[in-house]
Amino acid sequence: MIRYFQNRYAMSEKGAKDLIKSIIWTVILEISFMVPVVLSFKFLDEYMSVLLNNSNSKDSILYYVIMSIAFFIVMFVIAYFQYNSAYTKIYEESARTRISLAETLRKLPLAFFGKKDIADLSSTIMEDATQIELLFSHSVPQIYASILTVLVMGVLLFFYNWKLFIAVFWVVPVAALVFYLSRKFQDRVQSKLYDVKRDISDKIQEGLDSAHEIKSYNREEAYVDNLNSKLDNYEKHMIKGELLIGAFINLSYVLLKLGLPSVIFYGAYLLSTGSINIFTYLVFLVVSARIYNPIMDVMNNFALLIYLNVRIKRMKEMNGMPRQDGKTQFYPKNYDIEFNNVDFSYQDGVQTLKNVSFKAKQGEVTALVGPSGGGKSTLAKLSARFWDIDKGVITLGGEDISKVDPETLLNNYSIVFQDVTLFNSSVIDNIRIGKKDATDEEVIKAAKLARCHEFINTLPEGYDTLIGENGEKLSGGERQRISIARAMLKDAPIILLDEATASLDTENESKIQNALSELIKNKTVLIIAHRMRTVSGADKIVVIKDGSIEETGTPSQLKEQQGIFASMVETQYKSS
Ligand SMILES: Nc1ncnc2c1ncn2[C@@H]1O[C@H](COP(=O)(O)OP(=O)(O)OP(=O)(O)O)[C@@H](O)[C@H]1O
Repeated sequence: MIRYFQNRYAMSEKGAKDLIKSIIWTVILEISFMVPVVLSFKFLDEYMSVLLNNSNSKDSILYYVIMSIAFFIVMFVIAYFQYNSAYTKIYEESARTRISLAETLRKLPLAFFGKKDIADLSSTIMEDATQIELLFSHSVPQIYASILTVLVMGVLLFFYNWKLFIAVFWVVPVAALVFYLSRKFQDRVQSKLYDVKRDISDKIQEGLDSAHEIKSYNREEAYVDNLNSKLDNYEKHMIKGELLIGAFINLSYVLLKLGLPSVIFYGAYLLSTGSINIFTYLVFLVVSARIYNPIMDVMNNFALLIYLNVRIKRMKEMNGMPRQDGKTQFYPKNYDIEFNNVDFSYQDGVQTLKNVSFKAKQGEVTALVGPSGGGKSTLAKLSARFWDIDKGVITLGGEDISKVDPETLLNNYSIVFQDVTLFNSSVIDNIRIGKKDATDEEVIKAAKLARCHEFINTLPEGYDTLIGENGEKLSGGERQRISIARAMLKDAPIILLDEATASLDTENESKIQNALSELIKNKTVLIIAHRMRTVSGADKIVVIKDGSIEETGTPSQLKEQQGIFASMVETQYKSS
């Protein structure tokens, strides 16, 4: 039972146990609501007989008053436990779910966090988890409890009078059948609606991320038109979904309501033939006026359960994403990076890297060159386990990096990529990301080495200046130098550089080249560069084209070979 709930609703063991408790308390509460009706009947029955027999029995009334007070207290206690189990415990479970999702996020491959996925992931953690929390506190225990209550009442009524039991309950399977038939259909509608909604979140996120581009290319109108059409589509699906689900629910309600006239007419008939007495007739009338409410509750909440299914499916999907684990103690004997017959693809069927083998030695600069889209960045990212590969092995100091915890592994890397991410905080904090416990002096030293110090001093508040969302107040070259300063500060044994000096002017570039040559001494350096001047001092060149390695060797060897590298060098010198 606990396992069932765990699997069904992607819950922890504690969460499943709490849910079961909550259901039991809700059943007790529902049944306890019926007790006052029974008590009133009993009271009326006895009181009437007192009146009819003309006997004077005040004790009897006192007895009922005491019973009522006692029962009131019992109901209060039951309601307290029910509330506690349905709300407090469910919120605790919800907190656990969020923590576990966040933990999954921490373990996802780094490169997983593409723009699209961020909107999707944050909506799963915040929105989906909130919806699930609401459904679990308000609806799920209620549904199970209502089903159990109706079952218990059904059994009692069946043994009381089976003929009237049929009059009360014949409508239930008919209404349930309508629901069952519509279920698959509703599932599809909800799934579609959810996809359309995610599509809109992605579009909005994309708009926020590329606001500059949209404005500078005059694409605002096109963007808004596109978003509007997506919103219209959402509205269309929403209305269609609501109308259809509403129609099914109402049809089931109407069918259920036929139960009451059945009891009235059939009961009256049985009464007239003397098969039942007036008391039985009244009991069934009262019960049939009440019993359809929990059944309607179930039906009402059933649509919500379908909605919940879609969200839980998404949650399970996220839990099932490829987590990256590994050992947290990692002391390689050296920092050579080696690729052995590596295959990799971002999507099934599109192979990005094919049978790649090469070695980037410690103390050497290995330059990755080749035509755009050939796979250079992918290769650099794989060397830091941004993704896990499909075939082959990548080693660091002879150890397979797929067996090492990504966070532990990354301690050994300083990465300077083209797309620098800066945070809306001070310059000093942005550089300190390289080494959290660095002193101000260390930060300034790194900034000087990366040729940042001069421009930082010209900012209004120097190192304490806030640099805006993703460093919008800085130029491209300044942003890149900040990211180089971070790498300098981190001073890790492996350096990954992706066109690190691309947006620098010649003067700054040569200054940074000098600083970089200091930084990379005795380190493993993997550099991606389009400009041949940048790689002429490399120890080794690896030429990648269409995901395969075409040439490897020293710059002079490759120039002699007269292959791709030689022609790239020639083309660039001609054009410059
Ligand atoms: N996150 C991703 N998801 C799917 N495909 C990707 C992803 N990143 C890159 N690709 C694809 O993988 C191939 C190699 O891309 P990669 O960025 O590694 O090439 P590159 O040689 O570094 O190119 P460039 O010199 O233009 O930066 C390209 O076809 C690219 O479209």
